[in-house]
Amino acid sequence: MGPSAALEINIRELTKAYGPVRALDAVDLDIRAGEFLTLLGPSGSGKTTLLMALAGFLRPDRGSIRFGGREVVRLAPHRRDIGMVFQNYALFPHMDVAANIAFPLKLRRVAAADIARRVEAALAMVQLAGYGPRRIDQLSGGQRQRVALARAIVFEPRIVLMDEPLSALDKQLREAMQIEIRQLHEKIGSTTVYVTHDQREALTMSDRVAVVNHGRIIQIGAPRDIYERPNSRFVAEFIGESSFLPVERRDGVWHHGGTALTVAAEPAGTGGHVLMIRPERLHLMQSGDGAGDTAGRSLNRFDGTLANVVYQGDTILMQVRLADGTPLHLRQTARTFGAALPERGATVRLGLAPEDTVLIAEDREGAR
Ligand SMILES: Nc1ncnc2c1ncn2[C@@H]1O[C@H](COP(=O)(O)OP(=O)(O)OP(=O)(O)O)[C@@H](O)[C@H]1O
Repeated sequence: MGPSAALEINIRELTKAYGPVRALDAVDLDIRAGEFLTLLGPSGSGKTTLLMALAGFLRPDRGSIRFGGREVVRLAPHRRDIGMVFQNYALFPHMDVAANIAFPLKLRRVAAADIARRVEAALAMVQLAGYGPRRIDQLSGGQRQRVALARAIVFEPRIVLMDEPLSALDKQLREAMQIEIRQLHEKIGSTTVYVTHDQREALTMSDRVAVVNHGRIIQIGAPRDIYERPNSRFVAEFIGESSFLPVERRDGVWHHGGTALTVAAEPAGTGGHVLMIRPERLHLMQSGDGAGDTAGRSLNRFDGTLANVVYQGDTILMQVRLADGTPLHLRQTARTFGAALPERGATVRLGLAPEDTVLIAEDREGAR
């Protein structure tokens, strides 16, 4: 299937309440044809509810869902032609691998000769060529998940929904499967909606990420936008590590305490702001350093004391306490330091480039 066959999804004012809980709170969302979109959010934020509404297993209280312009909100699940993969595999244990994958084709009354050919092609696509006669209980977790994927895509659905399909797998397999699913998506080109609460998984796999909380979409954007330009403290805290410094604007200049800051861009809106700092963006400056970094840029500087140094293999995490007591995290690749790590209690100076300053509204949007 080429991307041209994929369908756009348009969601308007989708609402579902369970008593006082708004699982979906008037959600508007447009998913492009052929896009890999991930719904990311904490437990109970409404991700599964939204996916179930797309699949047709859940009738919303109100709102509209269109697939390629066609209203489907009242359409039964089997008439939506969606491929689905859920976390607990739900393969048929009494059938072999080939029969599991053939199942959606039989439902659609595909001719037997075609079924055999398409099952083989789907198996090859998920790197399980030759596994057709195996029983499900003779497969590893990762292989079962691949069978579930093959079954979801064998009938060339124009929309694929996946709900935490990798959560039962160990870390290594999960990371390998993330790349595989992404590559499979590029081959088959269907519009894919993926649910996870794992932020790294979302950043790894997606064209765009929709951050969900309390039944609402807090921010939607490419992984890099979401990580580097979070629109709220909630998103900044949920994705990646960050420290927050209190700041105030005096005489047209942002300050942290007595220190004037050079910022790359003024934040939108008024009200209280904080300076968000990603730990890997901070430079540990040496005592002989001037005001700039190696590229000669002038850096914002912060002085403090090392409260803790944690060796974590690939990186070293340093917990710094600024003079006013504000904690700040700094992360550097371990090889930066050679044999000697900086010692706890040492006085340190940290540098932050203006383009790495992100001012975000203090209001805890979505965190209510
Ligand atoms: N059948 C139900 N009856 C009552 N409340 C429900 C029901 N299904 C979901 N909820 C509530 O709706 C909200 C959203 O649930 P949902 O399962 O969509 O969250 P989620 O983001 O998928 O969470 P998780 O990551 O834990 O799976 C939660 O507060 C949940 O308790």
